[in-house]
Parts: sequence; C-alpha cells; structure tokens
Amino acid sequence: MPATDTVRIPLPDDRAYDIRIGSGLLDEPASWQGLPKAAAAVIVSNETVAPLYAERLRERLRSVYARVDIVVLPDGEAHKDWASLNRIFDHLLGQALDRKTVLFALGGGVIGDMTGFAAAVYMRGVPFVQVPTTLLAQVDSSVGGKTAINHPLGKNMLGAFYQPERVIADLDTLDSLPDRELRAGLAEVIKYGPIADAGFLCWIEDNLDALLARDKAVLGYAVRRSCEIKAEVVGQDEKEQGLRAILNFGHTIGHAIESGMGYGKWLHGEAVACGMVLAADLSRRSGLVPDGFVERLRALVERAGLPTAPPKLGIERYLTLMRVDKKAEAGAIRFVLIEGLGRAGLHAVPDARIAETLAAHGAA
Ligand SMILES: NC(=O)c1ccc[n+]([C@@H]2O[C@H](COP(=O)([O-])OP(=O)(O)OC[C@H]3O[C@@H](n4cnc5c(N)ncnc54)[C@H](O)[C@@H]3O)[C@@H](O)[C@H]2O)c1
Ligand SMILES: O=C(O)C(=O)C[C@@H](O)[C@H](O)[C@H](O)COP(=O)(O)O
Ligand SMILES: [Zn+2]
Repeated sequence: MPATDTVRIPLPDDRAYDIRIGSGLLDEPASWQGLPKAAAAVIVSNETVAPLYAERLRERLRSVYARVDIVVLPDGEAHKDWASLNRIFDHLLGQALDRKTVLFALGGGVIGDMTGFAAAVYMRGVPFVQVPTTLLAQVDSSVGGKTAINHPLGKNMLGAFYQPERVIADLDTLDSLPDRELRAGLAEVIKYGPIADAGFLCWIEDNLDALLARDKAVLGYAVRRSCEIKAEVVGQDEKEQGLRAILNFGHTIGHAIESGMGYGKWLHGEAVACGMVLAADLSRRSGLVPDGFVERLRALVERAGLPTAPPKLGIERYLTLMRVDKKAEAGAIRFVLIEGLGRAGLHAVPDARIAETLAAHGAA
C-alpha cells in the first residue's frame, strides 16, 4: 500500500473528517470504504477532468454503490453559476435519486465548490466527498466546507458552509495538471506562511524549485502542511466568526480582480497572488510590517511565476467591487493584514490608503 498522510478536521457533532493525502489513492479500495451507505453515488466532474479520471473512480465506487452515475459540467470559473448547479439538480431529480445519494466532487475548486453547494441543498442535504485534482483544491478548496457559486457582481456570493464526509487527495492526479494551474495552486500554499507559519514560508522559499518541478515528496509535504494549517483554523472557527478570515489573505483585491476582469480571465490563484502582494503593502503602510517583508513576499510570488501587478481596472472600480466583499462591514472594506511573520488579523482600512496602494502598483 502506498504511504498515505491523514489530516483530521476537528469538528463537533460527528462532523469531523479525514483528508487522505498520497499517491495512488484513487485506485486504493480503502479510500472508498466506510462512507455513508446509499443506493447510488453520483460523480460530478467537468469535460476536462472526467475523461481523465471519472471511469477509474466509477470502477472503484461500483464495489460500494450499486449505481454510480457521472455528471459532466462545462469547464471553467465562468461556469461556476446557477446554470451548472441546475444541471446537477436536473440529473438528481431526473433520475429520482433519493436523499441518501452520495455526491463525489472530482476536479478542482470550481467542481468542489459547486458539488458541495449542490449537496448542501439537494433535498436539504445529502453527503458528499471531495476528490480534489488540482494543487489548489488539494491544499485549500476541498477542505473546510465553504461551498458556493459566483454572481456577476461578486465572487462566491451564493453558498453555504457544508462539510464533506472525507477528502481524498491523490497526488498522482497532479501529473496531468497544466503548469499554469500548478502555479496558481502555489499561491494558496504561499498564503499559509505569512498568515500562520513563518517556518513554512522559509520552507516554501527553499523548496520552490522542487515544487515547480513537481517533486512528489515535496508536493506531498506542501499539501499536508497546508491542510494541517487549514484544519487548525477551521477547527477553531468553522463559520468565519473571527479567526478563519485569515485564510482570506490576498482575497479582497483578488476577488475584485476575478469579477472585475470577468471570471476565468485571471485564475483564482493568480488573483490571490497579486492580492497578497498588495495586502502586504497595505500591512506595511499600516505600520505592521517592515519594507523587507513586502519585497520578500513579492519576490517569492514572482519566482512562482505568478503576477505581482494588478490589472488596470481603475481605483473607483476596485473600491466598488470590494465594497461587496464578504468581510466588508457597514460600508468599510476590511483586509486581512500581516501583523508580523506568521500572524494576521482583520483590519478596516480607509479608502484613501487602499487607493494609495492600488495607485502605487499601477491599478489606475
Ligand atoms: N471552498 C474554498 O475554501 C475555496 C478555497 C480556494 C479556492 N476556492 C475556489 O476554487 C476555485 C479555483 O479552483 P482551481 O484552481 O482548482 O480551479 P478549477 O477548478 O477551475 O481547475 C483548474 C483547471 O484545471 C483543470 N483540471 C483539474 N484537475 C486537473 C487534472 N488533474 N489534470 C488536468 N486538468 C485538471 C480544470 O478542468 C480547470 O480547467 C475558485 O472558484 C475558487 O473560488 C474555494
Ligand atoms: O476557507 C476559507 O475560509 C478561505 O477563505 C479560503 C480561500 O482560499 C477561498 O478562496 C474561499 O473560497 C474564499 O472565501 P470567501 O468567503 O471569500 O468567498
Ligand atoms: Zn482562495
């Protein structure tokens, strides 16, 4: 049996679950044992990932479920919407699948977020399992129970907190991931350093070349450590009443870039990477970190092949887009700022300071 790491998400009310991380997990029978019993399972995937992995997963699930269907959605962030969500419901209802049906999200964060949302609301809740196949989904989106679709005016605006039964992160699925997507995933890996673990930031700096070269052992450690940090945060604050907001570092501007440019133009990880550089600069302008930190993060993001300069949407447009950010309160835009290496918190930032940072980085 291949070596498998397990990270547990500690949650009350019997909702704790495991993230299993390793090579060969798709074909490992133990990955699929001990899940909720049901007459049917439905694999939700997209037109890129389904041809690569859906039949293999179906074969494995057939030893557990009498019936295993596959629903194939269009690929891309632009399809993280009601129309795609409805295709899942159309299948479930069209086939009269009951409230015990288990959904399997096979794909990246888009498929994971939509399948999770479908599971949260179909017949008021059916179980689901995350089978993340991008680096970004393995280190972040498959874990923690945030599910959503986008609205043209704002990212992830319609959704629910709903936890999966299990996460199976097969590192071998990353073999087929395009380089641009691998780099986008590294943005969320990098995020965990400044917000929670200065030692991990040093480790990423030291191992970035190996990560980019897809060294399996190094990727495996990055996935495990990222999931450990996320587990620790989500275990303390599942529904983002406070601490969990730190996982949103880089996302205030990042989400504005995604919706402002049109979903899919910038990848989520690319937008977050650029958003982290600007949020680091805001931290410096707020007197929380020295100049050196901003340059250190910028250099790492650049080495990862990720963007450090925002698109020129105009300052007013950025401010308008950020006013609907989920962290905004009473009209005040709030940012996750770095308060020292490995420490972050939520801060209301005056519009004028945000405008200064955006202008300094060429966003006007
Ligand atoms: N719920 C959360 O906590 C959370 C966290 C981070 C991001 N997200 C969301 O996740 C989404 C981004 O996820 P993503 O970066 O995985 O994007 P994605 O789901 O669009 O996947 C990226 C691309 O890679 C393809 N792909 C996936 N796996 C592949 C594989 N193994 N081989 C070849 N191609 C493959 C996909 O078809 C897609 O074209 C965004 O919508 C973001 O908002 C959610
Ligand atoms: O899990 C979280 O909490 C995060 O914020 C993780 C983010 O990487 C992720 O992009 C999340 O979907 C953003 O959440 P949102 O509440 O800002 O939509
Ligand atoms: Zn994110």
